[in-house]
Amino acid sequence: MTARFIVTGTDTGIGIGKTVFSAGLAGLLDGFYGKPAQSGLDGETDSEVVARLSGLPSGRVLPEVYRLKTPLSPHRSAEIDGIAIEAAKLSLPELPGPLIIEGAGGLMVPLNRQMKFICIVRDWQLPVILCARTALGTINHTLLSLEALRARSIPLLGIAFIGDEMADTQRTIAEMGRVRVLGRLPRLDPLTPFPKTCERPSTSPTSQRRHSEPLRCLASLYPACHRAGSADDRAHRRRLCRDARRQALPRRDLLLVGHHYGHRHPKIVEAIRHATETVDPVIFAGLSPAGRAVGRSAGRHGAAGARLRLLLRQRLDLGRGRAEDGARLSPQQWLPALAHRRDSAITATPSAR
Ligand SMILES: Nc1ncnc2c1ncn2[C@@H]1O[C@H](COP(=O)(O)OP(=O)(O)OP(=O)(O)O)[C@@H](O)[C@H]1O
Ligand SMILES: C[C@H](N)[C@@H](CCCCCC(=O)O)NC(=O)O
Ligand SMILES: [Mg+2]
Repeated sequence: MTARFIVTGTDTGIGIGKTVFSAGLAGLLDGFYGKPAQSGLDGETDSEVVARLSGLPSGRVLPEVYRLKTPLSPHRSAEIDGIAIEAAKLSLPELPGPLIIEGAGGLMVPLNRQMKFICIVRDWQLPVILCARTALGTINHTLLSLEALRARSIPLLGIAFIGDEMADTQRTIAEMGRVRVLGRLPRLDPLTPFPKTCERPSTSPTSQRRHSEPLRCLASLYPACHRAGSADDRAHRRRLCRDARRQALPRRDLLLVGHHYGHRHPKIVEAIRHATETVDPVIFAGLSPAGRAVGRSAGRHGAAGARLRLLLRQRLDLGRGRAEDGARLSPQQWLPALAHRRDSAITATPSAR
């Protein structure tokens, strides 16, 4: 199976540029492009723009599953056309090359009255590239979109900025959003087709200088995209999928060690150790010296260590709010439960659905 990516954005239309970016990326990867639901058929559709700008041979731009006439949110546009958008029809094709899938608008856009685009993205479990403009207002939109992705354990490849350089804005998003920046596509004037890539772009800064400006910006995506298609990342996605399913289970199947179980009293360390051996999954939801002590010692003991490291990795994907929810319980409440009951659970809120 080759790499597949979701290109989404913090918003729609002018100022984001998901379609322009997707054209560059699909061309760069010599891949395929698909827009499952297109709302608005006057003028060029997104697929037609990609066909024009990407330089890809015909046949690499897939037909849209839903072509809706009115340029509105897809759920409304579908209603106007008398069509119901169904999740089952939005399955992903297996193709002989990388596939870029573009969503309509942002993550929370409804596809029908029950289902948002992000629900489909969560089911697909493909790495997301979040396009964010660099102009004023983007910090808020981008951090909110990141929270929504993380709350659902959706794998994120990184952010692609679009627009003129705004150094502090980009840095603030990278730092506060704890997110990898893949690159920045500037405003291209004129907006002409991306240059054809006869060979793969180099990632070395010296060779990159030989690339034209748009290609240079996209070149930084190239290694990240290739890693995302590798076996490692597929295994990571499978784990995320499994963990997301488990988080949705009833409370007693999940232990959440909150960030305030922090002091390293031997009894607390022992209780956490005991719990991690009997309850699976355990999520360390905050910086806990006690949790770290357990993690370190388990790391020296084979299989348990591997499990714990995985769980510690998941900690990074949890939003702060949920860590705090878990931490509302005091050690007095949960220590006795841990000490005496197999499969006891100290609670977390179920993952966002
Ligand atoms: N990098 C860019 N350089 C120049 N113009 C751009 C760039 N990105 C976007 N634009 C302009 O903004 C318009 C909207 O961009 P685009 O269609 O890519 O947005 P979108 O995020 O895909 O919107 P939608 O949610 O409707 O799919 C483009 O038609 C183009 O005129
Ligand atoms: C009409 C737009 N261009 C776009 C749909 C954007 C929906 C935005 C809904 C919203 O957030 O209010 N359609 C599309 O990408 O096919
Ligand atoms: Mg678009």
